[in-house]
Amino acid sequence: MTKDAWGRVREQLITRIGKNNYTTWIEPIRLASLEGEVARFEVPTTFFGDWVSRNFGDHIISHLSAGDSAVSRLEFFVPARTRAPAGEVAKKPAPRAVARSRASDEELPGATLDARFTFDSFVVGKPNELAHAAARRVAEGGPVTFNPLFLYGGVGLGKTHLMHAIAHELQARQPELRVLYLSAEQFMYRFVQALRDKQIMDFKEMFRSVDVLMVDDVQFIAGKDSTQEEFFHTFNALIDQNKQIVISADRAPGEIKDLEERIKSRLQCGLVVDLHPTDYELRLGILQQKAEFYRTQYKGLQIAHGVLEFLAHRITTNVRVLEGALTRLFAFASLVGREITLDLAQDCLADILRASDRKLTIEEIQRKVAEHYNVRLSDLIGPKRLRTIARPRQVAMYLAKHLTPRSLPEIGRRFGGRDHTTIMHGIRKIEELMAIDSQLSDDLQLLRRLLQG
Ligand SMILES: Nc1ncnc2c1ncn2[C@@H]1O[C@H](COP(=O)(O)OP(=O)(O)OP(=O)(O)O)[C@@H](O)[C@H]1O
Repeated sequence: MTKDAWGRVREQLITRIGKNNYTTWIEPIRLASLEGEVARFEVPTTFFGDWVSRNFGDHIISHLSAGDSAVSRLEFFVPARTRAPAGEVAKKPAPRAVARSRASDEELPGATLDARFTFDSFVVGKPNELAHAAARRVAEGGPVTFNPLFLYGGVGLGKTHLMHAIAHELQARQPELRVLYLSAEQFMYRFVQALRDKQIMDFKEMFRSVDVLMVDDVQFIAGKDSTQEEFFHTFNALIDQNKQIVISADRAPGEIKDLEERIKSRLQCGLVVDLHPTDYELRLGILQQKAEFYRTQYKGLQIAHGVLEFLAHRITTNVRVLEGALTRLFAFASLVGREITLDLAQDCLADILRASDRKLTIEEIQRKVAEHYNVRLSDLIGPKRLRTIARPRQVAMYLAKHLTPRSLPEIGRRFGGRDHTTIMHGIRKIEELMAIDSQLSDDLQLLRRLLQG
């Protein structure tokens, strides 16, 4: 077997794994060497190599081993020139570079896009429908209707997925657009590097030349004064030029501590949308979609009725954990060659299921109560004493005491640094009112039900 024979193997792989998989995963890799039983491949990113190894490694080995050579191991490496600089690990590395060039072919210093994060693979449900609709609107291009689009929500709820989907869609519709997606951490890294290399003007020019800027996890720059300052100027310059900006964070602009007020107010100028925690239907929808994908990967693997429903019911933390559970389940079942049954799921996922046993946080309670009474989360936590806010606040304090193991001083800290005696007073007030106010006790029942799933 010579390196030339790799060409023949590639052709065989097309029929074996399908054209789509071939184009996405095999075409971009290069056989660098074939020594003894080891074949070494050059890949664009580490993630890419892992994926190819996990999903197509066996096929590659069996095709490479046909004839007179016996390949038993594959190695994947990222050539030095494409490796991300130290300290700049893209949050979700992936096969396609986001940075698209104009005629000049000049590269933008963006993070890589995950090819799997598209609108097609995003499952829409009640908790994320508004965020999805807004993202779709931005992805259509055309006149900017809201700027910036600010997406926020807890861990693993699909913010990055939606941002990548916007970038993919924009690139497909308008390949000439300069779309730059990067994390706030990368923004800071670039900025510091530009300062160090005395290339700050190039930095400014480059960021001001994009058509669409997307910055993920903006809370990262809170408290980092010079980076905030630079971000603010970049932001203003792009808004002034009517260029679209999309930002994500783990909380609403007003709630990001140590973020300058002027930035907060700028971020609030456009459309601020929340990705709510998943509900049962959304989790089931996501599981069904992923299971469909795995069924094609692991041909012949059966999944018993009720397993997905069981997982959707039990794993409520976030979508990343849910996906991880399903991946592990399919891999395990295919290894042991068994159907995926409820028993198998319980055995194989015992640790995940244990960890997912509902642990309610004070923040979840505050969000739910604020939503229920239609008040702002920042007001619920803040100092306002208006009855319309004070009462929901006391309800949230009461629920925090009854539904979490937190102590009164801990609860006080989460309610804007209030003293534990204030919390105690709030809880007592609700206990007294519940006995005479049926509306309030109905509210509490409903909230308990919603929060405890
Ligand atoms: N509605 C959805 N449909 C399909 N997949 C989803 C959905 N929401 C999240 N996911 C998947 O869950 C995983 C985590 O999502 P993502 O990375 O976008 O979360 P995030 O909100 O950016 O979280 P973090 O704050 O941790 O960065 C991804 O693999 C993503 O594809």
